[in-house]
Amino acid sequence: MIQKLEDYGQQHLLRFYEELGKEQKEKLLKQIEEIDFGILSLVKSNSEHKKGKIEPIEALKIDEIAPNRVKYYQTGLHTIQEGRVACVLLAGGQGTRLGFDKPKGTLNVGIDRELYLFEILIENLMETVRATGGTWIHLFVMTSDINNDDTVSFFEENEYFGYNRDYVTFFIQEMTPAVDFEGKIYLEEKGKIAVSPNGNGGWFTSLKKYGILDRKECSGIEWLNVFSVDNVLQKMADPYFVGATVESGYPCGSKVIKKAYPDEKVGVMCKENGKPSIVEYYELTPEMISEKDPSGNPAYNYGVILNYLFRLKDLDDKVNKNLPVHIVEKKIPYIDESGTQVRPDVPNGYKFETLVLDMINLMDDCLVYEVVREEEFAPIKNKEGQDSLDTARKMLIQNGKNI
Ligand SMILES: CC(=O)N[C@H]1[C@@H](OP(=O)(O)OP(=O)(O)OC[C@H]2O[C@@H](n3ccc(=O)[nH]c3=O)[C@H](O)[C@@H]2O)O[C@H](CO)[C@@H](O)[C@@H]1O
Repeated sequence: MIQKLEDYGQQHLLRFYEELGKEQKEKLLKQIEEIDFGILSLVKSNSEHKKGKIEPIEALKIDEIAPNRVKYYQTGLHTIQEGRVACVLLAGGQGTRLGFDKPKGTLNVGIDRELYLFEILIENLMETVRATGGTWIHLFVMTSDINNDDTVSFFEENEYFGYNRDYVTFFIQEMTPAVDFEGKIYLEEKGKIAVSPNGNGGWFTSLKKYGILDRKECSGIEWLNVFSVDNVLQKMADPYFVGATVESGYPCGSKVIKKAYPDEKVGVMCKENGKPSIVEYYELTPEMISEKDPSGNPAYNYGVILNYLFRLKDLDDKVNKNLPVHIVEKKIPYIDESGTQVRPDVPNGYKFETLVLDMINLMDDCLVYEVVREEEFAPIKNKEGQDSLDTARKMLIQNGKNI
């Protein structure tokens, strides 16, 4: 192990080793053993994935969807009734911007009654279950080491909000180390490496690792609907979207909305080297933000709401190890050489993440499916202002929900 640490210039991780108790020592060594040190070379070589040629893309627009709604609905419902669609809820994130240190899904959104984010999602999924006449849909919930126990016990305490628990499976995503700007891994405590969830692109490999899709009762699944935890209007296994994607013959689909303002924090749908692709908001260039189409409207105006449908066999063929790794600047709490705790106010290093949105460009094509923002997108990201609990509550009320 010492050799391994020397090879990667990380000997400092054992700086406090002799001060540790037996159990702490073992834990630290286990952490070191599990770390994928190969990822660290990305910092030194600055070899972060570079995008190809980016161009605007057209969507299947709301008014183009309208004449085919009945057809899409029937195809979608039929596909779901046959057990060919499962849902993947991405709930491994940390909710840092919201300043809420429990799992985001346990946030109470109600005003006159208790109504939790997880509960809203389950209620929305139940709508589809009812529409199918009672076909339960598998729901796979991705958590992380940080929030798994709290998430599972929350579902248990609330009796799965009336959902059939046999159809709910939790799985834990992997963690990656946090490093300083030189690529040296931070210690969070004397015997603990600073790690964080490996980004929401980790879902497919973690799902596979758990063998969930290999279970007999999952053998009919052909499509996976992947979505985020924080959108109170999130529609899951939406028959219209499922039907439109199946009918399109494409291996995946992505729900998009028209962006509300140029710097809205949503990934932007575009073409990369001629194929559908998404540029995450923090990687948008000023040119992409300001570019106009021939009629003077923003050229890159379709934002993703993080609701994707993937055909399983294409994921199997294409994803594996091909996802690019994003190096993201973050504020990382750590202990310095003297063993003192430091909580930085400004970014002091990098975390490594893979992103679900990068899976779109790995697929051969994608249905870009426009939805009505007011009916499908009300995320809770911030404490106040835009995309906050307040704005989400307003949108729920506007949609006739009793909260
Ligand atoms: C990378 C990504 O998809 N970004 C999307 C995300 O931005 P946003 O910045 O909100 O992305 P977040 O990192 O907060 O995470 C989105 C979702 O992924 C989950 N998560 C995140 C990190 C992780 O390691 N594990 C994990 O499960 C979170 O719990 C959440 O459900 O939502 C926006 C819509 O609201 C989209 O326009 C963005 O393109």
